[in-house]
Amino acid sequence: MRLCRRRSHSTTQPSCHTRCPSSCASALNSPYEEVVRYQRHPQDAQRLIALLGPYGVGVNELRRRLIEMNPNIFQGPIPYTTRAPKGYEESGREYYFTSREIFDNMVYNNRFLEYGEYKGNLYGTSIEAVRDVLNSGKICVIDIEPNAIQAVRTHELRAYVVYVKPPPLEQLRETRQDSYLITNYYVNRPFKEEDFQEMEEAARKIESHFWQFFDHVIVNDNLEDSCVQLLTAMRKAQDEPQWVPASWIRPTIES
Ligand SMILES: Nc1ncnc2c1ncn2[C@@H]1O[C@H](COP(=O)(O)OP(=O)(O)OP(=O)(O)O)[C@@H](O)[C@H]1O
Repeated sequence: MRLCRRRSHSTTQPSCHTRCPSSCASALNSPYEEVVRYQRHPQDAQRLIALLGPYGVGVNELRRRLIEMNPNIFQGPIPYTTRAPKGYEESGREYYFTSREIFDNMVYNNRFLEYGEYKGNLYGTSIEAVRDVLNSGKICVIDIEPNAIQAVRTHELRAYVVYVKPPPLEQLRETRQDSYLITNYYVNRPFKEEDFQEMEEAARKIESHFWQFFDHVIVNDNLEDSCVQLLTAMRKAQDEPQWVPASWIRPTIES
């Protein structure tokens, strides 16, 4: 999905699509939303955790570390793909391998939160795969495009949205000195000054459009500190009362 999204941004052809429920456009355009205080009941499913941020800020690094350090608590959904499995891959483990026909059918039936095309193959995160993780009792952690926020802010998924924000430029340069950026071509390369500028610009745009939907913001300066902050936020999301859209508690047809 990450590479599909990058391609979307580097070409004029959209190759990454997000599900947009009927309430999506109105929620984005409306400055107000009725909210209520919500305390998750221990018997309720865990809330979905959705991480987002500008490219290269560290969303996947944080998500990966969170899951690797606590595999019994956190898990990502298994994505679908139309590409052929590699020798060591098994359907239902790394991916659900499926035909293009079935994938198209799933798109038609609105079963993906996000899907996109990369090098001629389709990739997607299905709502069922997220549901499977939540039903297993684990906390499902996904990374999303900002445009997918409305698709996860639903009565069922009750996403807790964490925005990963870049630190000021000076700290970005300092902390990313030895880090590598994943590019479209499977080649990792050191960060350049223009990457930092682009990250800042993207962050400004995301914040101006979506700030009202963020439940928590992490400034990803020192990586270890950010991991600790993320873990603390995860506990709060599940165990402490949070403001949520009133429609989640009194669901309507649209939610
Ligand atoms: N706080 C940090 N300090 C130093 N390096 C970091 C920090 N956070 C992330 N990185 C490094 O920056 C690089 C990009 O991070 P990551 O791949 O997680 O970005 P991303 O936000 O998921 O973007 P993309 O989806 O485009 O890859 C990785 O090499 C990662 O290890």
